[in-house]
Amino acid sequence: MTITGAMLIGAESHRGSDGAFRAVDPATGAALEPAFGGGGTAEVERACALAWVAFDAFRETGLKARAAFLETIAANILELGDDLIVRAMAESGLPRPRLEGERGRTVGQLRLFAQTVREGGWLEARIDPAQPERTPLPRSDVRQRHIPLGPVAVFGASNFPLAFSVAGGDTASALAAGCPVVVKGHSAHPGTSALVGRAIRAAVASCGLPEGVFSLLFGVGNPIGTALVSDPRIKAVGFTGSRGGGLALMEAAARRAEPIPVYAEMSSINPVFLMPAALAARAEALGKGFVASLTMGAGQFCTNPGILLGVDGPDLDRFTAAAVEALGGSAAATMLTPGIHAAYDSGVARLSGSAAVATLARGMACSGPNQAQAALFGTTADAFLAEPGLQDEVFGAASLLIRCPDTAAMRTVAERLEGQLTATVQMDAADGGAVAALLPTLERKAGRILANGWPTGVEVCHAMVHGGPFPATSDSRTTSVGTLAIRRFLRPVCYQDIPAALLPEALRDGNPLGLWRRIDGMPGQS
Ligand SMILES: NC(=O)c1ccc[n+]([C@@H]2O[C@H](COP(=O)([O-])OP(=O)(O)OC[C@H]3O[C@@H](n4cnc5c(N)ncnc54)[C@H](O)[C@@H]3O)[C@@H](O)[C@H]2O)c1
Ligand SMILES: O=CCCC(=O)C(=O)O
Repeated sequence: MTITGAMLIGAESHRGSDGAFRAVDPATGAALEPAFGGGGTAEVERACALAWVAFDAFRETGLKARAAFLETIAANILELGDDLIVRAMAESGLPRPRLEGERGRTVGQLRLFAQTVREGGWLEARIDPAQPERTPLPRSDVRQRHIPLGPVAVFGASNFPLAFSVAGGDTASALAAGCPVVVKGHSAHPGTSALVGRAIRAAVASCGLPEGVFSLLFGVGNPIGTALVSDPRIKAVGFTGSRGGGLALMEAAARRAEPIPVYAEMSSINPVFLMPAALAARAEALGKGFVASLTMGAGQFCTNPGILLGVDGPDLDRFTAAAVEALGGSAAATMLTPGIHAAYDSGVARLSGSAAVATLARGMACSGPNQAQAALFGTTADAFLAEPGLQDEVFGAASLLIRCPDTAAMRTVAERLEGQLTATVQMDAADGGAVAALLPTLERKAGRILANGWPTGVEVCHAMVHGGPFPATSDSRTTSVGTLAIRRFLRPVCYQDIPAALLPEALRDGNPLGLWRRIDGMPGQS
């Protein structure tokens, strides 16, 4: 399939005239064809107008029809075949197996949302039947369902060009909720974005949906993203990227005459707590496992283990020796973009330049452009507590080992951490008491708590939480991965004494959709 450099605005392919840009192959530094025309306010205006026109029809599509739409997108993405993988490899520097796996995750995610839509529990239908005889006052007939918020702006993430980009979790969950989507594609992978965008557009057409259900915009610099978030027809935002970018979009959303929710996933250093009995039992295996998680995908995972905490002593020394050996043998890896590579190098320079930090190990030397050497640093709990900047995220394969005098000091450090996507404990049975004491802190700090695993590699499932307190995300009440992500784009509406013929199907007597509903507080299928 030829990539033309055009945006997709509803059914139309439109070449922007507000500047031009090309993707760069980070492995060679070469610019890739074709040039993409950047969009501006005119394109934002057109995409949002179409999305608004599409909204009322799209939000009332039947559950089966909407599920079939999501499944058609999945099938169309698979039909792109190797063209998609080859282009994504060239634009991201990520290897084939990783991208094939990510395509599987993307397609699986769309299919999981299709199942969720069909099952209908997300409508959260509730019926409190009228009680005309109640004294002293009768009760009205009160019913509730959830409806979609309206058109959603989605910002494709650089680090997952498929699973967190044009047809990623934000788009899948917004479409599942019944929200049209306008994507601002990431400039690092415009060709990949265009291919996936065309798969979605074809699904919109073949499923007979209004063209404005999906648009894909590109742009040079920040103005297009700000314009999109500021458009009054956009009612929510999904974002994965930098803390600065997420904060800027939150500010733009708050400045609107009608402020809207921004679901931004931004910055996390994902602490790993190496508990004493676990270290005593398997320090070497933990050291190797840690380095495998740290260096996966050149460390460009928001779940990357960026700090480790352990009690100072011989077992932590054994862990450190194993990690130093594994990291020293890890090959340098190509990062996603020259900008991300430069940010990594400056983060590593900041850590290695700190008087409170020792460099414990560096990975193998670089042999090509935009490659990064993994890095392991060490410090003490006291130094970490004294220098708040040591908890700033270094996006890439760099981590900081904090030596603590005892498990109480590990808890003290945990209390000082910012909000996190994940917190991991490596523990054995004898660590149970210390972990029990740590857990309340971890629950306050993180969206997901793991035992004896590594934080990278998020399962897309019903119980997943990929979220957490600020700055991990802008809204800790939700998740951007897993089926609960649909909730971000819904709101409850209550229908009081509305005549039966005017009620939405989900709330009608006799339960024509066969939904799980709560009648007078009791769950069931009536
Ligand atoms: N934690 C994570 O999951 C994660 C993921 C990717 C990148 N990052 C961090 O972000 C850095 C830059 O990478 P990136 O390009 O992927 O992220 P980014 O935040 O710079 O950009 C993401 C998207 O947001 C838009 N954007 C950014 N700032 C904006 C602003 N002020 N106004 C309007 N739109 C704006 C960009 O155009 C892009 O489409 C990395 O070096 C890394 O530190 C973090
Ligand atoms: O980069 C953010 C997402 C990380 C993820 O999905 C994973 O670890 O699998």
